[in-house]
Amino acid sequence: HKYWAQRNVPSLGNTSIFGNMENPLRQKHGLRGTFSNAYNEFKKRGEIHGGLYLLTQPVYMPVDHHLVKLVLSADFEYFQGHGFKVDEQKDPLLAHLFNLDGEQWKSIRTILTPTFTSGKMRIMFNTLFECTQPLVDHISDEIVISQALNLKEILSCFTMDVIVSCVFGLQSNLFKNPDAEFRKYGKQVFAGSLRIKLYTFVKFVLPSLGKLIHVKKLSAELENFFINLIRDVISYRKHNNVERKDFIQLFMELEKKAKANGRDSLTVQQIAAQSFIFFTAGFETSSMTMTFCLHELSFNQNIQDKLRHEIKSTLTKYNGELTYEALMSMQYLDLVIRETLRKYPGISFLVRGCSKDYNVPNTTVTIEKGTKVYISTWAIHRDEEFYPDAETFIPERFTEENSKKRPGFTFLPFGEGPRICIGQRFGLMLTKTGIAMLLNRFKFHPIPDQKYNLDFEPSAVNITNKGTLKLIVEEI
Ligand code: HEM
Repeated sequence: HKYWAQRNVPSLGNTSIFGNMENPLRQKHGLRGTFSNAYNEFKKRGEIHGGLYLLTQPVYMPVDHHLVKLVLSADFEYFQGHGFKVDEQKDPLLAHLFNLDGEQWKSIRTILTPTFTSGKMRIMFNTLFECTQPLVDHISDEIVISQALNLKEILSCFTMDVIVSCVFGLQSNLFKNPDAEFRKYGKQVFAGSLRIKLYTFVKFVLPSLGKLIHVKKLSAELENFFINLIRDVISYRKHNNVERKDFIQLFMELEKKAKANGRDSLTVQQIAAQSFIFFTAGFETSSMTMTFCLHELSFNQNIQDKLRHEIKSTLTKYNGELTYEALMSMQYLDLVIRETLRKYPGISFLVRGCSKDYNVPNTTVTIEKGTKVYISTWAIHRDEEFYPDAETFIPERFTEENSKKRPGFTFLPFGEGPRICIGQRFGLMLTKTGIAMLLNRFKFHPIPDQKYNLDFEPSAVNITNKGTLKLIVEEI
């Protein structure tokens, strides 16, 4: 715990045997709290950056937004990757975009980028939209029995239906078939099982242990399920000349183009790995964004009414139909979703691995190759300098005029720079569609005793509240 002092980098006092972390066995705020406290402390002291310790691992934190910009964008060549190593042979499904580095990352990112253009999103919109009817029907049926509904659970079923349909080209129909295999495997990845907790701990906190023992994140059963599924879907479509507006179709078109140009295309295993990250990166982030949005709207009835007014008047303009164009024209909806992502960024921090020694400009500090760099999205989004009255939900913060008043790199729900979330357009389209369809049909209120300030799962990297999230739902 002398590493940073020896390098003239400000650090925090009070290090314990856990470094600056809470006791991992009794944590209340997890890494979200660790990074957010560090940011607030460095900022209070007027520091542009600081160093902290995860157990004994020294990690670096830029605080000043100019430095954040250098790390994420301008000096990207020093901070290209997320700093995770994967062994493709041992963990085939983990060799996906998020985990890849260097040339391998660049080549897959270049191949995948054309699948997320606004033109491709427009094509996929109908496939997504088909999943909204079961959602609305389910809620209509359920409120006859009880008006207090667990929206967190309902929106997770909806999001999984959308992702399974748009990414894997299948219908999971979780409202009718709650025990579908996707749900079972989804729970293995997201539900904070011991395996996932251990994996997360080793990846973020004890990477040196990860070099000695191989901690497997995914069970062999889950790996086989996803790889065989992709193989079967592709083979079925090829043999039966089936075309569908989804990512599998886009992957198959990429393969055709690559063959025509004599280039290598993605293997089935590579497609399965990319589909798997779309599933994991897109699922909880999108479903929790909708859940938190409804939570805020239920406590802010004036904002809910204003948004509903925009949705209904837009639908009238488009003959009662929610089209891609109608959705994209809803400006207030855009502000509401952005404000939701400010207060509840899907992931509370960004991570980069330093790939070669980096001299922090205008200082004598060198960040050594191999050092992990953490940026606290959570704390930046609650920094009163950029977001006065930060705990209050104010969508107008994101009007064009108000956004221009803030410096760049202070709104980071999707990350920034070349490694910005590739699925951003899809995630926004999905969350906006869900919210628009729900507000058009239902009113939402908090259940009695519901606290406005939520408690969050400490061990999760994604932001998710503890337990359920129930709201009173009333059909209009
Ligand atoms: C509201 C929804 C979403 C949020 C808040 C979100 C957030 C993020 C964040 C913070 C990152 C890390 C960026 C960085 O390191 O700078 C990321 C990366 C990524 N996201 Fe998303 N995401 C969302 C939806 C999606 C969806 C729907 C997909 C896929 C269909 C997706 C696929 C990915 C992938 C593949 C990466 C890794 C990109 C790379 O390293 O090149 N995300 N996302």
